[in-house]
Amino acid sequence: MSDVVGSRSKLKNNKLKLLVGRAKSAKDEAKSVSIRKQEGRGNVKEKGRRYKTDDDDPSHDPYKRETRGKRSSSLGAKKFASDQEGPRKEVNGKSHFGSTYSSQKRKRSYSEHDMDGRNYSSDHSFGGKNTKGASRRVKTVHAGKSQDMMLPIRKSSSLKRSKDRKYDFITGNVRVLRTPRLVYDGGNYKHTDRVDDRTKGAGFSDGKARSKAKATPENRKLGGNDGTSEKHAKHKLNLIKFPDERTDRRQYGYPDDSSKKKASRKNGSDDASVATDDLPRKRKKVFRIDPHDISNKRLADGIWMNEASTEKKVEKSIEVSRNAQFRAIQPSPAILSFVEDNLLGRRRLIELRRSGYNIELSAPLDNIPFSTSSEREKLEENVFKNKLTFFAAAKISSSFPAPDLPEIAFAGRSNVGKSSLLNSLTRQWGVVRTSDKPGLTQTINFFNLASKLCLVDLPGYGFAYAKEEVKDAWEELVKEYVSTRVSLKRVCLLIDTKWGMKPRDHELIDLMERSQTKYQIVLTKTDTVFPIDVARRAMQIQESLKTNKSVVNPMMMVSSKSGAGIRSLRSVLAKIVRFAK
Ligand SMILES: Nc1nc2c(ncn2[C@@H]2O[C@H](COP(=O)(O)OP(=O)(O)OP(=O)(O)O)[C@@H](O)[C@H]2O)c(=O)[nH]1
Ligand SMILES: [Mg+2]
Repeated sequence: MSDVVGSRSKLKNNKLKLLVGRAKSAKDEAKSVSIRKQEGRGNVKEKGRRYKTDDDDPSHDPYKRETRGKRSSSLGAKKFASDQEGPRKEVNGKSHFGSTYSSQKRKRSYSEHDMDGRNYSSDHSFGGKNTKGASRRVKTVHAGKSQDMMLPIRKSSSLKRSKDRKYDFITGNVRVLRTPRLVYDGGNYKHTDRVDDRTKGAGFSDGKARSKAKATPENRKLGGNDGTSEKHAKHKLNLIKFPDERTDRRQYGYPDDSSKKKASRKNGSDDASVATDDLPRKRKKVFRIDPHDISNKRLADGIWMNEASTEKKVEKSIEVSRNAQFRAIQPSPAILSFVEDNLLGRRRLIELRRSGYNIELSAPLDNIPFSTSSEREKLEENVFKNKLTFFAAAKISSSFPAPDLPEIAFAGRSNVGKSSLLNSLTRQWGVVRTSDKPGLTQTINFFNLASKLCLVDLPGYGFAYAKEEVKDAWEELVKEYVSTRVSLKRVCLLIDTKWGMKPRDHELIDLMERSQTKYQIVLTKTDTVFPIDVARRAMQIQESLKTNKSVVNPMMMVSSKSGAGIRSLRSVLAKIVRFAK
């Protein structure tokens, strides 16, 4: 570290000599030529200030500089670069431009070869007008030894460029973090074999030339050389080590670097920033794109999208057709009048109040303001005024209680409202546990009603928050109970008015048909749909069960929440008790 700092300070103290000479434009070139013409006549005074230092003696150092160009900060040393700015200096001496900032006491020297290899001032040597490939001579002192080296410089001295180089102050070498260029070759990108003067000639740590330059006719023309690129590379390397032998980039047949770069950018290739030392070269991933495809979509995505969208469309069309079919149902006048009489369907509370119901009570429509029932019916319904008591639960058929009482079972899908209906029938809220989570009732629960009737709450089937094997066990138990229980007088098969019948419902119906178990359809949650839809659902189910023999009519429609249709259901079930005696 101290070596590095020491080196830097020494560089500041005029120990660094840059070989920078550039003709940025034709104007510069012309000026250079005019200067060369006057070489024999002595000094040429240029417009602008002259800066002179104690080192500004051509005899002292043959390299002078011309400071018209932009900054060059290839080494990342801004101070060095700043020296290159300023007005043109007086040209003195035979073949030199000479100027330095006396204030900074720093000396730079510029020199160049002409196309014939002659040495003349101003560094047109590397690239001529294009100075991106130019080099500069740097004199450093390291470990007491003076060492000169050729460093590449650029026209643009941006930091971006300087990032590509790393100057090792200890070894005196320059590492260029730049990879060989990728060239598109009939579908594939390949690394070119070109010699990058900045990488080859800049003194790598291993000191070896890495690749060979191709001697193109253009190169030969430019360089006026025999075109053996290996030789050039070696020569370049030697220039770094032995800086007295200065050279011209074009002289050795290297094509213009910047123009190559521009061309490669146009072709779409890009440089990968890999140190060219010992690291393996990375290959860029190449995506082949159909030039005629302007959709900007990947093929796989398109297929996936298409499949998904078609599936969705089919599902949607089926759903639409189902809904359309449902809307097309024309309920019979009998069903419509039943719905209206029992205030089934979604109703406004204000409407219920106007009808004489107390909406402050739970299930207000079961709170009869004036009874239209006959005395006999009232007595029969009274059975549901008795206390409901739980007396048995069965997970397996062997746990069933003795079939002493007539039984009415409530079956249906999970969450359809079975347990709630038991509560609303007896108006004893909370005796049977309910939940908005499907699958709460997991055993067959037996409830006694005044030792006259047994109400049975069955576990639901279909979707439930339970393991599949557990649900399968419930279903088997229900099927067994429904098909074999001798005391079972009626199964109330509950169907959600909103969703209608599902395949599992049909399965149970088929079973009951086979076992000749009497069942009655009860539409639940009628308060969730419009009255007309209640009637449509009733009509739809009635139609589908037209040919069934064990089904008991009429179909019941209830709402445990509003209490609508509960009284009618009570009347129907009370008759079972009566006839069972
Ligand atoms: N809106 C409305 N909700 C109801 C009605 N009946 C029941 N519910 C609600 O439906 C949900 C399920 O009721 P449950 O009586 O537990 O249904 P279940 O059929 O016994 O369900 P499982 O025991 O899981 O098979 C509860 O949140 C009830 O509040 C009704 O008539 N209308
Ligand atoms: Mg339940």
